Amino acid sequence: MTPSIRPLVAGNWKMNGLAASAAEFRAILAGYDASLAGAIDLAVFPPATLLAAFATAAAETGVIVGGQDCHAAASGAHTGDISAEMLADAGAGAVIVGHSERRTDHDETDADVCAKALAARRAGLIAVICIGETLDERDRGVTLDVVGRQLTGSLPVGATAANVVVAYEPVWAIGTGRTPTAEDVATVHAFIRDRLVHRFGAEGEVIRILYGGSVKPGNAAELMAIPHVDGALVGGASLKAADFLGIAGAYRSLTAA
Ligand SMILES: O=C[C@H](O)COP(=O)(O)O
Repeated sequence: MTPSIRPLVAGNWKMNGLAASAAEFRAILAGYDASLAGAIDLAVFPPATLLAAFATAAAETGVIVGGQDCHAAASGAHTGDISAEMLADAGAGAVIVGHSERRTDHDETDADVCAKALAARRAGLIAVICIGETLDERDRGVTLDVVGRQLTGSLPVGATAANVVVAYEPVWAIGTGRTPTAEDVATVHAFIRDRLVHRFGAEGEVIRILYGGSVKPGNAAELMAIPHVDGALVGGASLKAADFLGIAGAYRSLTAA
């Protein structure tokens, strides 16, 4: 973690969740209120079908509800897409852009991701911008090249800690139960911090850098202890309130230490 940065633990529900999942979300809200509010920030990114209901439930709790993607345009003939303005109108405070599943499934480029991050800013949303290398890229020893290229291409000019969060997610660690070593995470996060400071100056010192990829209650404390790991982007473990709150609790404990 970075001592001066308030951690953010974010749950990406991906294409999971029905109306009945509201009970699980309410348990997350109750857990945050009981022991986490004031120490860390918490965000949940449900599927678009649940966004408005979750945002209503989260009103006044401090928990951020966000979208999982947005179109770069504010409106128009783009069947099936959702604009950042629509997300904000539904109560979102943030949006994930450039998740590796979007980059792979929808051929999104760094330029696409950058345009979406700008759209998020236009709509007053925090953009959680995802970057990370594939297993092949890792094995070829080009992780930092890939991450550096994605950072340059995906982050918009004028990024600040208020409008951008970077999420480093090694693609091979997502949903696999595998995580990089603490040394590997430290190397990549330090590299990202250097690049952020080089490009954005003092603001780059305080832009949050999350780690994502098989974060669980059992490994959260070790990950959080790594310099420049300012929180987590959690997939599978965010679907269960107990697991998600367990991860957030590990971050809260370190903050209190
Ligand atoms: O957005 C979240 C990540 O893709 C991590 O997913 P995971 O925690 O299921 O590995």
